[in-house]
Amino acid sequence: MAMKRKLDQNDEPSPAKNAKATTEPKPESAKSKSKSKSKPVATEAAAATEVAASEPAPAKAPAKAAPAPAKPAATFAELGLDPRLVQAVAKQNFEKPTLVQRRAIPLTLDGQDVLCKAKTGSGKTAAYVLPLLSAILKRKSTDSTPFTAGLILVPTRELADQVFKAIEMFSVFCAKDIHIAKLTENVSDAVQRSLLSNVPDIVVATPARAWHSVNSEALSLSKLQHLVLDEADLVLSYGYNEDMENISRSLPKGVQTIMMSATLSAELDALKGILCRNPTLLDLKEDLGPEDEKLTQFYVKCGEDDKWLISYLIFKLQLIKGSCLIFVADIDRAYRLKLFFEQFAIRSCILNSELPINTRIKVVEEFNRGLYDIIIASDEKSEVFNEKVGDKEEAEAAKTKKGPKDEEETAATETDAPQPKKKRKTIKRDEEYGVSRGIDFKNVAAVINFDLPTSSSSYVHRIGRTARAGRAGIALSFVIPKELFGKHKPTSLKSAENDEKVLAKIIRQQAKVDRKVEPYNLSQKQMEAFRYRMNDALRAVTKVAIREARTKELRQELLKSETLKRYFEENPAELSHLRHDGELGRAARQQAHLKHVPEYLLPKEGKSAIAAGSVGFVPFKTDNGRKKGHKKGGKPHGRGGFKVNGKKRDPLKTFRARKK
Ligand SMILES: Nc1ncnc2c1ncn2[C@@H]1O[C@H](COP(=O)(O)OP(=O)(O)OP(=O)(O)O)[C@@H](O)[C@H]1O
Repeated sequence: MAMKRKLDQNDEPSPAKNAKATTEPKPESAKSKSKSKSKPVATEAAAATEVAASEPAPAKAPAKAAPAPAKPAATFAELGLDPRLVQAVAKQNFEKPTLVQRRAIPLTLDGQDVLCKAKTGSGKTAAYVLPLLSAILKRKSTDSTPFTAGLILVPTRELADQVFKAIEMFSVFCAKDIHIAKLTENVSDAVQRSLLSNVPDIVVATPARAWHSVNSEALSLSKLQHLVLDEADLVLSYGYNEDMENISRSLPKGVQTIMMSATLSAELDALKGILCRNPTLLDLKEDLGPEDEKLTQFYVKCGEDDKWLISYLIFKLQLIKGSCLIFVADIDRAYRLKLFFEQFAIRSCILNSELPINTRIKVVEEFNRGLYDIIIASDEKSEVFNEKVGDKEEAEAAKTKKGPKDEEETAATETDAPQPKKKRKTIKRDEEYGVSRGIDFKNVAAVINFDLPTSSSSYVHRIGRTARAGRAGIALSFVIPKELFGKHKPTSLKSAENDEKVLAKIIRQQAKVDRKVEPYNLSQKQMEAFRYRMNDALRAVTKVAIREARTKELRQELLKSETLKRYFEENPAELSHLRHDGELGRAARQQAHLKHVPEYLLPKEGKSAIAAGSVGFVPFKTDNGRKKGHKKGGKPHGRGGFKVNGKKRDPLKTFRARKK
């Protein structure tokens, strides 16, 4: 990317910086440079390491590493935030600031440019939203001139929605003083203009939407004070170049820039000098002992068809308990897995770029409310991202995988009929879709890489959907050994040819942060008894069935999101029934006998004999500390049922499902 906007040291300091210098107490970081060995928060047991980037920022100002504060703030109140924000944080039951919040908030309040790398789920959103709000509130207390002071750029619409909600949440006690706008919908210029006409203090947008608004003069950045790039490496990479270039040219001098990500790439190093003045680098590593590590990572080396067998066993025998997020390589594969699961009465729902944005957001919300247990997500965004920024080897692997012909071939069984190709092309994918980046799935017990991603950074973001905010979680990845690649044509996936190389990278990268990725041993012998059932189910899920399921769901969702939107807003339970009712099941041949596991198939020692290790059980707790599916002092009621009109309902077992 060749962005032209360069700031030199003569740039005026941002207003936030001025304000800081005059009225706020000096942040802890500035008071002392000596390192403390104290561990302020027991759960975090955190120690920060600051690493200066190899490249200096342009124009004489070298990038600087942030000194570790001698006495880090232990509470939100000590961070110097507006009291109304501290109150809002307390309302969220955030007891203490996380490491990234303790380190980034004082720097941001001080008006500094910050480049921050902190692990997934560590609370980066609050780390930039809170000081941003605080600075705006402070300025508005003396100067009420309306202008857009903050622009938050995110790579996907899902993330924009999430950040927007986070700002609403944190500004709950100062809502009348803070106006926010989210620019992600494909709305007409007129609607957009009216959205921006009351001059929001903060705009959350994808780069494309932000530039569109600036270009059409609906949004003015002439007085902008703070620019935030969440998932900065992605925002500054593929697909956004032109928009970012244009936006950077529209920025006034002295804008404070905050960049956040769990993975900072070489691109970011190069670009930080263009958007930042003299950035402070925060490379934060939660220094946990092995006993504190809440994420357990496993891989299974297996044949191509074994993935399906093991997944069937894991979910049918509930070897992993709690909510799961399954990542697959593409949309067809997601529907294939869903239909395969339906053969065994295992309910799941789908997330992909074809679904309308409202549906996607709703799926995440419902999952977070515990309405269902399994999401199958096609991680298209990160795959494309890898093509652009990954190393050559990875890029090639991803490209090979993307070939439409291969996609066709791998998604079909030998019994499939020829397919009309026209329809496929008419389905529009959302370029601004993404689930592995930044989305705050709550209480995910396990992330399963059904298809291994093609890069280690994509792996980091995917597994980062579990073990968030100090919770426990497991990540399980299927890896196809080279010698088994291409041996089961119907389920073969091109990118899997490089699985072992990618795994080696992942293991190396995780070792750098003191994490292990260990083999997950399954008893091959015990699994064999289930193989014929797996094959039966796989055969039923033909290419025709996949295609039908895909278009059917799309049609349904479009119908819901447009005509019936208001009705379903008033009757959310009905929507959930419709969506997760196994309606796709009609697409594939149904085989009633597969829905149950006969006793004789199970090993004498019980289902635990299949999973050799102790990985099988992931205790899963809800926010209030109770195990999911357990009433307080009562009996468990299965898969997380919920109450509708006083009656317990399981969204995954509705009248339609029972009819089968
Ligand atoms: N101080 C805190 N105390 C308790 N929970 C917190 C705190 N800060 C953030 N959280 C919660 O932690 C979760 C993860 O936060 P957030 O989404 O900001 O992480 P992130 O670092 O941006 O992750 P990612 O890299 O995946 O984008 C959220 O559910 C958030 O509400």
